[in-house]
Amino acid sequence: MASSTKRAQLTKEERTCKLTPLKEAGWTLVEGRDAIYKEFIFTDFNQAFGFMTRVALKADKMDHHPEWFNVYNKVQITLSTHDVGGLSHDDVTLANFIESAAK
Ligand SMILES: C[C@H](O)[C@H](O)[C@H]1CNC2=NC(N)=NC(=O)C2=N1
Repeated sequence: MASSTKRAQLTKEERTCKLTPLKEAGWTLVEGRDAIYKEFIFTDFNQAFGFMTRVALKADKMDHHPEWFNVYNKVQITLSTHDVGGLSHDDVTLANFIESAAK
């Protein structure tokens, strides 16, 4: 079933091929849970909030929402799939979108 595949936890092989490019882009594995994290710094709040708005619209379309924290020009993002208790394809898709939205 497509929906259960989508929410399935990443396999070992998928972790290697899907997470490696994200780690190279600055994402790190969170200690103590199956999640990824990255901090983004923008020039000011306007840039940071514009970025957050683009991510929010995509996240809601995907029904897959980030855990995030913003102060002024800083946005800290943690991604994990609560429904499966760990990383899924949705986290990879959203992380890749976030990378393009931050540019
Ligand atoms: C009911 C709703 O579809 C689910 O709770 C969605 C909403 N957004 C979500 N976001 C994230 N990050 N993980 C989820 O498992 C998740 N599930």
